[in-house]
Amino acid sequence: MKIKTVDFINEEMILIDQRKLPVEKVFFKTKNYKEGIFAISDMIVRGAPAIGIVGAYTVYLAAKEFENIDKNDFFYKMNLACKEISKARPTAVNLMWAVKEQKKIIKKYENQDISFICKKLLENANEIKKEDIKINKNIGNYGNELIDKNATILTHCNAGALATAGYGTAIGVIRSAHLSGKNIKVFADETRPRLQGARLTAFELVEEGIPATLISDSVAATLIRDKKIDLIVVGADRIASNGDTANKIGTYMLSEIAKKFEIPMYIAAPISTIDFDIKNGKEIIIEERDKSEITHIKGVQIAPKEIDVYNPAFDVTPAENITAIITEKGILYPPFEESISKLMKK
Ligand SMILES: CSC[C@@H](O)[C@@H](O)C(=O)COP(=O)(O)O
Repeated sequence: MKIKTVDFINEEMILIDQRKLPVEKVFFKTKNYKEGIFAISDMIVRGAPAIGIVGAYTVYLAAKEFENIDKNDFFYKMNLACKEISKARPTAVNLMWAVKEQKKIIKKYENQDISFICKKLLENANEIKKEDIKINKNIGNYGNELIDKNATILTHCNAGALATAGYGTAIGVIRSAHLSGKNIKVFADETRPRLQGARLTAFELVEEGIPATLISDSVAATLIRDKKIDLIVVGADRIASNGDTANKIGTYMLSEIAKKFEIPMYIAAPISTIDFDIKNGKEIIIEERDKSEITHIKGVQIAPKEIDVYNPAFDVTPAENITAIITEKGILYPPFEESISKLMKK
């Protein structure tokens, strides 16, 4: 993709404002860690790996802000800042993972000057970003093995370059299949209520020249029943040790339809999306977002103000509905308890 999701130049974090794409290409720039948190919580940046990367840079911005204070105060304030950053969004484990990686750096260099710790935090954030692109390309290559040369693929939400440092996970698989010369076609769900499919996935597919059709979410079942879809590939926000997977709301419904009509349901995600600390999906915190995401479209009210709204941003697809999980280290098949625990030992 031509536009970079996250950049860090001259002490400044630069994000393409994903709330405004594809109509406006506006950049959000900040040197301030509270604004880094805002960028994540307000979804200027979104997508599990991308918010991990921004989380890592935000830890660095916090450290820079506290660079000139007493060392004990620095550790105290950094501890609070890391907690705050981890909580910017609750479901995608990549955010907590990236903050933990930065905390390891603080611990490792605790006896050094604060300026040295800051330098190491920036290096580590840059490394997490660089590594993410390699990871996505590996996911793409493994996933491509599962795609027939004339496949029609359904995807939900945006698990593309915009949700990562570049290339994408689920869209990475699609991109790899396309770039390898396969004659694939894609159906992209618009993905209510934030429309990541319509605004972001459609934008990426058009830019890459991949034949794609945008549909409203409720069309998917009809297409699958009518044998117009060969497989589904989506990303993930958190995968439990047994393979239960949290992803954008609507993924679970797709997985049930995929099971009923016997088409493969693939999850494409980096290993940093696996939460080895939780046994199953019941332990995943599902973010609930503001009611205005449902009652309003682009700021225009469409529902009565008085109506109660339930607006979970994610759902959990049970492991039994998942055909395989595509990671950068290979494809995991059920039983996922076994394949995931083997991966942990690698
Ligand atoms: C590679 S991104 C995978 C997931 O993070 C993606 O599918 C998703 O659900 C994103 O949700 P969002 O609310 O836009 O952050």
